[in-house]
Amino acid sequence: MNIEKILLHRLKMKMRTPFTTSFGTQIDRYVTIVELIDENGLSGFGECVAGEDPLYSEEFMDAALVAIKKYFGPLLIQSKVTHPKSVTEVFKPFKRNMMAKSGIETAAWDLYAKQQGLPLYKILGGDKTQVDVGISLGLEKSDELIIEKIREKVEEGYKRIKVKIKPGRDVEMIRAIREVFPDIPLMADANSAYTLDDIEILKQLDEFNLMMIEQPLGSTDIVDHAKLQKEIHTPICLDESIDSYENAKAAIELGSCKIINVKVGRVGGLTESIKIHDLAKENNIPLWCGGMLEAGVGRLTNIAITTLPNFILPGDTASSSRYWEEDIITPEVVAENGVVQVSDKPGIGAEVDFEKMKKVLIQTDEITKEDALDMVFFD
Ligand SMILES: O=C(O)CCC(=O)C1=CC=C[C@@H](O)[C@@H]1C(=O)O
Ligand SMILES: [Mg+2]
Repeated sequence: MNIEKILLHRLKMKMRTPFTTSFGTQIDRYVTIVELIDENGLSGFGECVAGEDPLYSEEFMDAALVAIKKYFGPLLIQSKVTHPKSVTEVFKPFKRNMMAKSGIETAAWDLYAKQQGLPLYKILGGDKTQVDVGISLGLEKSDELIIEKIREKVEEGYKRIKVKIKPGRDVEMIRAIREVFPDIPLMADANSAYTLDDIEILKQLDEFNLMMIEQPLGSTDIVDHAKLQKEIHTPICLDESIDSYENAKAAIELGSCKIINVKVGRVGGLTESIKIHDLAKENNIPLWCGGMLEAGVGRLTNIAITTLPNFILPGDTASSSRYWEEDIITPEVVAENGVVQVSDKPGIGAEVDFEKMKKVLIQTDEITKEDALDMVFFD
């Protein structure tokens, strides 16, 4: 793919509204955009979705940046790969660091698609020209406030509403929501806030006809989730626990979930996402694409993977304007009546707008071919 240079654009973007989960509140989103530049000056873009702090998983942005600069960037330049599907293999000797790997692996897919003059979704094997989207709403201080937010988003046409829950803000909050909206497609995400000791609370949620409950138990667990799924009717969807094809396979075999939320960053990139997609399809496990509060680049990558056939349920690829006053891409992602049109332009399907990006840029780091070729990894 002839990569000459890698730029890491570090951004600080202010969220339009703070986003609260069982583990904390996000006000500013630190984003890293990975830009791979080839010998003809063509650029491919990927987004590293690690959080500022290791709260969702063990990864965090400062560490991901070091990992890209010290290992994955130079390795990719040295590797001389001809197709992005080989990038995961190149990175394999270095363990985990999925979000760091994904930031650069997704950029390689975008660059390759642009080199071929084709849209990324077609290169990935997708065939949808539009995708259904839902919305993920953070915890609010009162039931009235969350009900008001849901009303607004239902009116905007989102095809599925996800609310966050945590101990003390669960059964009664969902009951209050269901009294006002008895029929909307509704789901709850606990971000690992419960244990099997809370089984009676989790059983009570069966009353509310939820589409699924996402990651109720430990963030790396699949064993207790299998026990829980036997005790509740609501389908369990795993998020945090699925970080590879191997543990997706183990979770399916154990019966730990009936649905999987695929996050491209969490599983190390698009190649691993496709492997999980194919496995889930064979096993009749429906998928949806989760979000990590991405800026436009990550959002477009998510839309591309959602065009694969087993992404059956609406994803978290809401409009750019749900998150940002101004996104860094032109045109921005727009969901109309809960549907996003998939762009047919080469690569991710929109331009990174450097004028807009400049307004939120903290710093750009560079990895040159010369520096990369000087580095020795395996003696
Ligand atoms: O809209 C989105 O991008 C999804 C937001 C969302 O639900 C999440 C973002 C980041 C970390 C988690 O809290 C989380 C999730 O668990 O799905
Ligand atoms: Mg989740």
